[in-house]
Amino acid sequence: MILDLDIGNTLSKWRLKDVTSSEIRSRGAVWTREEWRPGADIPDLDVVEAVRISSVARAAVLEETVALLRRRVRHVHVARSAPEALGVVNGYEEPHRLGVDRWMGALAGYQLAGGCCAVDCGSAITIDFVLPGGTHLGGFIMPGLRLMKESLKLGTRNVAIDPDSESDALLEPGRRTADAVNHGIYMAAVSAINRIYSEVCDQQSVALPMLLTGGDARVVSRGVQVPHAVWPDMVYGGLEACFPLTLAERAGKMSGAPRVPEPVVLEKIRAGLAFSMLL
Ligand SMILES: Nc1ncnc2c1ncn2[C@@H]1O[C@H](COP(=O)(O)OP(=O)(O)OP(=O)(O)O)[C@@H](O)[C@H]1O
Ligand SMILES: CC(C)(CO)[C@@H](O)C(=O)NCCC(=O)O
Ligand SMILES: [K+]
Repeated sequence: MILDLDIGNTLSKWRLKDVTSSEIRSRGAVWTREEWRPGADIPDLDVVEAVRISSVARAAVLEETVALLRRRVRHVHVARSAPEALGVVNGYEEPHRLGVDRWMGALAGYQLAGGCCAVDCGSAITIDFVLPGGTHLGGFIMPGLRLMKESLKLGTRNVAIDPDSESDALLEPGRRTADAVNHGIYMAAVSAINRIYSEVCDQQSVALPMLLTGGDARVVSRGVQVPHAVWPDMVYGGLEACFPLTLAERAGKMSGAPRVPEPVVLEKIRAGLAFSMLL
């Protein structure tokens, strides 16, 4: 088995992938704790022959995790942001400072779709752009839905956005605190994503396919007007592309990759942008 680990600020996500069949056998998540340790809530390491890790937690968390895994597993691959990989040139002035989860998402998106807009809705919401040809432009970082809500300190922390609510309902003014907050932060997130996408496509004169991942991807997806696909395993896709271990991976296949969404034509994106600026 291959153990893939995506250590985020809030949650450490894992999945077990069968080396022979390339099938995903199990998955789970544990809190990213100060002292994260494989324990009862993560898979049995005896069946694991290789680990691939993307981590944006504190360096000490990664070091401890790697030290511990190396004692039990023969191959431990740790992803790092690099100036260039798999045809993508990192847009950061200091490439190693780009969050490796963003780098994995950008690489996966590029491998799947060529140029892309990769959006990760986690503790933070990040929006990264890669042009056809592989130039990564850099991106945008904003607080995620949960952080925005917590920062208001209005006691609505545990009143979640109903993931089944119609996005139209979320556009209505809230008539109690929880709704006002939920509708407010939801609008902040989706309108920023819509606008940023249009601005950058306009600047670069290219309509890019958008890919969405992260814990809040499904609910955010409902409000994003730009044609897009949700790809829960996008960060893992970057790990597969960087460290291909199975036959399917060596052939360039990434598990759970969606169909590439067809972007609307640039003229429409520009018309939408011009209209929103008139308002
Ligand atoms: N069980 C859960 N625990 C915490 N957050 C959850 C849970 N289920 C869904 N979420 C949502 O997922 C978001 C966290 O997403 P994700 O797991 O992608 O975060 P993360 O990877 O730790 O964040 P980041 O990559 O920005 O560090 C939160 O904003 C929250 O709204
Ligand atoms: C922005 C987050 C927290 C998103 O998970 C992560 O990618 C990170 O810590 N990045 C480092 C800063 C940067 O990407 O510019
Ligand atoms: K993430």
